[in-house]
Amino acid sequence: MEKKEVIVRTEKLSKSFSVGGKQQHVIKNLDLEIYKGDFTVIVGSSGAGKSTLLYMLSGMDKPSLGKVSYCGVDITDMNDDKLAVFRRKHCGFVFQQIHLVDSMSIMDNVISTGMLIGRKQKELKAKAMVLFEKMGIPEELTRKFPAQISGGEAQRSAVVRALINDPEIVFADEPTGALNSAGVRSVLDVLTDINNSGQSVVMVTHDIKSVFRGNRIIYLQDGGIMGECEPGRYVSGDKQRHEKIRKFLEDMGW
Ligand SMILES: Nc1ncnc2c1ncn2[C@@H]1O[C@H](COP(=O)(O)OP(=O)(O)OP(=O)(O)O)[C@@H](O)[C@H]1O
Repeated sequence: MEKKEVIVRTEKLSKSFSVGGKQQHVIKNLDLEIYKGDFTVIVGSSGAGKSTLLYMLSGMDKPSLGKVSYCGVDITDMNDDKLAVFRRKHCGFVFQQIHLVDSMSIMDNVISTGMLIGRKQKELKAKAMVLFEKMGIPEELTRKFPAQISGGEAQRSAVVRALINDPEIVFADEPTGALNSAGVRSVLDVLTDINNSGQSVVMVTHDIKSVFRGNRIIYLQDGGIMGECEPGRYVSGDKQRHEKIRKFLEDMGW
C-alpha cells in the first residue's frame, strides 16, 4: 500500500480550560496524523473536544501542552503575524465563529480574502462566480450584505470564501449546521469535489450524511481517539460502504 504523506501532526497534544478555578482537561495527550488528500471526519459525542481539537489543528488556538506541525513545520510557537500569513496561504476555514464582515457585500467578503494574498480581482470574481453557482447562490445575492441574507445563505457564502484561494487544507466545523437538505448537499458536493482534486479536508460534524463523505472517520471520546474507520472514498449510493460506517458508529456508541 502506498505510504500516505502527513499534512498535520500532533504530538502529545493537550488542552485544558480553567473554569471557576477548576481545570477541565478537554484534549488529553493526543498523537494524531492527518494525511494529505484525505477527507477526514471527526465525530463523537457532544463535549468530546472535537471543535477544540479542530481549532488547534488549524492553528486557530494554541495547545496547553504538546505540538502541532504542518508539513513538518512546527506551528505551535509561531507568533500571531506569522501564523496569520501561514493560514492565509495554506488553509481554508468554515467555522461559525469566523463571521462574514458586515460592512462588505458577499462578493467583496469572498474576493478580499484572495486580494490579501495578492491575487487579481478579475480572476477572483470569475472563480467566486463558479463557486457561488455550485453553492446555489444567485449573482444578485452576492451583491447583498450579510445582514440581508439568511443564515443558510451566509453559511454557503462562508464556504465559498474558504475555498477561494484553493487552500491545501480546509478545516470545517459543522459546515452544514444551518442548511436545508439541498444546501447540505451542495456544501458536501463541493467539499467532495475539491477533495477529489487533491485538497485535504478535515471536518467536524454531527450529521450522518456528512460523515459518509469521509474516507477516514475518527471517533473522539473524552479528549482522546476511541476508534477510527477507513471505509474508502465516498461513492454515492454505495450501501455496503454506508453500512460499514453505520456499524462503526454504532460500535462507538454514537
Ligand atoms: N473557551 C473555553 N473555555 C472553557 N471551556 C471550554 C472552552 N471551549 C470549550 N470548552 C469546553 O470543552 C469541552 C469540549 O468542547 P468542544 O466544543 O470542543 O466539544 P465538541 O466535541 O465540539 O462538542 P459539540 O459536539 O457539542 O460541539 C466542553 O465541555 C466545553 O464546555
